[in-house]
Amino acid sequence: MLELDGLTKRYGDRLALDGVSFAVGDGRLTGFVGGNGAGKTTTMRIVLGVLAADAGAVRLDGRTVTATDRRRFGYMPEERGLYPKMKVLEQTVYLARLHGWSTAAARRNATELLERLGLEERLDDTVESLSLGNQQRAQIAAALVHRPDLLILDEPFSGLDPMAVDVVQGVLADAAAQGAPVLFSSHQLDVVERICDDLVIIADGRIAAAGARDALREEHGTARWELLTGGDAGWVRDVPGVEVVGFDGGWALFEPESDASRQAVLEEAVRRGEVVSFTREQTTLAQIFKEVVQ
Ligand SMILES: Nc1ncnc2c1ncn2[C@@H]1O[C@H](COP(=O)(O)OP(=O)(O)OP(=O)(O)O)[C@@H](O)[C@H]1O
Repeated sequence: MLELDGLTKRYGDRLALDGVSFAVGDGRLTGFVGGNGAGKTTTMRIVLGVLAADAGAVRLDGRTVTATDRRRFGYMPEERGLYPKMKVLEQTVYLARLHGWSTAAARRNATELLERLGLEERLDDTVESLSLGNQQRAQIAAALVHRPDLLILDEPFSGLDPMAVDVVQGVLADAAAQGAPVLFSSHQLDVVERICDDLVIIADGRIAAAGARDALREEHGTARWELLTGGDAGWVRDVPGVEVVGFDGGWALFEPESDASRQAVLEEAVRRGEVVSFTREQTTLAQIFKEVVQ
């Protein structure tokens, strides 16, 4: 488990991180979200050791992270760092070799990963000749080719089409399934919401919320319910103890004042005919984000 404990960082007068603490569990895909300038990149750079914190600690499995531990980390930086004129496969193999892999094993890993990421026809092309989305895939291969024990990725999904998002998600989920803690930042809340196990929300250098995605959804959930029927759902307004907050034909969004009034809506819907669905309103990450960041 990776633990960040009370990280503080100043750039001159600007307090970029103010006591940032959270954990990234083994095998957990952890989404790191926050507005522009909230402190995500600064936090990741401190974990990687490319930036020193003014205070606080980074621990791996209970002890302070060392340079040797960091050699086993995989990092995809915000400023993409591949050599533009080097060929995709050659470069990926080279990076694995730097981490001590034999040429044959590095080549095997690199080829397998690049193929998985959909770059099998671009192996001998230079990085600069690739589209931005394909450069992004190559960058992800570069972060993963040495089979790291832990992954830190700054915006791995930016610029990817929906198919590529799914492929990259699969690659990261596999790394997590091997037991690696995976921390990735993203502004694409819908993507984060779909794929992460855990969530960390940062605002102005402070952690605004952190925990399992489903627990956060539950914690920030509304008390609203949605009914979808085959007919007109206007009658819901007349059910005692129910406030209708949204209505459109057969659909009604309502807030019951008790379990009994909620149940009364369902019973009446069943009595009247076809119930298509009856569910508690799902809280989105965007809603949680707005709530905790304000
Ligand atoms: N080298 C630097 N010198 C001065 N201030 C900096 C430096 N790097 C970052 N900052 C400031 O620190 C704060 C946090 O920046 P950081 O890049 O960590 O945010 P972020 O969450 O990654 O933002 P974004 O989503 O826009 O990439 C911002 O106010 C930023 O302007």
